[in-house]
Amino acid sequence: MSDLLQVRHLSIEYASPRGIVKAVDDVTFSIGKGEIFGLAGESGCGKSTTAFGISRLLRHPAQISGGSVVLDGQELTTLSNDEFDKLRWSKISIVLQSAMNNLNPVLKISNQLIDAILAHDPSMGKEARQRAEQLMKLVDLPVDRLDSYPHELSGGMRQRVVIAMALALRPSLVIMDEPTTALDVVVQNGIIRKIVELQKEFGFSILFITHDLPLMLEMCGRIGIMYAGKLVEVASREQILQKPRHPYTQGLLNSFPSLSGPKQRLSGIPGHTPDLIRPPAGCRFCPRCSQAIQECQTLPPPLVEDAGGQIACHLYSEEGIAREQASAACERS
Ligand SMILES: Nc1ncnc2c1ncn2[C@@H]1O[C@H](COP(=O)(O)OP(=O)(O)OP(=O)(O)O)[C@@H](O)[C@H]1O
Repeated sequence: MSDLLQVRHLSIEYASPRGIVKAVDDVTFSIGKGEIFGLAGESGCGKSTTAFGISRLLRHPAQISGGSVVLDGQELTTLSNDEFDKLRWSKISIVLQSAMNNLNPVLKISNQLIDAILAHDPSMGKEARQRAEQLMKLVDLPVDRLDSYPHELSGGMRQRVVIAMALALRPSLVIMDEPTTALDVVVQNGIIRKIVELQKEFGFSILFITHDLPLMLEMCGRIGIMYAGKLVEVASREQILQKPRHPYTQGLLNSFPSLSGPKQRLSGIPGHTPDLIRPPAGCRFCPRCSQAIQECQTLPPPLVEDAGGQIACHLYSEEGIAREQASAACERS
């Protein structure tokens, strides 16, 4: 699968009265064409900031302090706002948690969909209304709801409108940041099924962000796990389910009940996420890690690529593996 999106060494900071918040620190990952890639991690680990950085939605006091974002061969971080606006909706679109953040409350749905279509293709004229009707059908909404205002629709219907808008210009990448979190479970299931169906039909890539790890494991082919602004592991769904490597990934999985298999006590992760203004000198997860070794306290582990994906943990460095083997041999003798 060839890459659609390449995020390389992306760093994003917020200036705050207490100091610089290193919200996203040297994050590297890629998303293939037609792939659903998930970004998971505890609240505050930098998932939304990463998504906003990619889609040029960061607002003051946030700024990209380093790295690059390449979409379909084009560097995004150096584009002017006007140049980026030409790509918005047509190449990259975003669905946020609350539909009200995507929709204008004083405009009818028809105007919002038609405006989005005409902004990129003014030549469509009256055909834009037909296109808006097709989009409503695509997300299983009655066409007459085009003439409603956002507040006249249920939360689930509004989120379907936002998905229709996001797909209006057939973008190659759709970022979904907690697209169903505000909805009840039944409505959430319907919308997730629709997203997967549309993705299969049109083949766009998705960067899917959620707190809900079980949902992510159902939807995404590959998953990146973030901790305190760092990407600590990237692996396939199967690998994460069967052999999670990073101690944080293991802890995260143990924090959710499994729907299948025997009942297990949830262990969770003791302690708190670190202050991102003064993060720990070594591995940011070290103070909470039951498997930490000496280097973890002083050396930040680099994110390295290997057969299992990407991992940032001293336990998986060549020295770490050799040391583990040596101490196991010592214990045996
Ligand atoms: N305007 C701001 N000023 C200072 N720090 C901020 C600001 N917005 C976010 N942050 C910090 O940046 C870090 C990353 O936040 P972000 O919202 O990206 O995390 P997240 O993983 O998406 O969290 P959640 O799952 O709760 O949405 C957090 O520590 C947060 O406190």
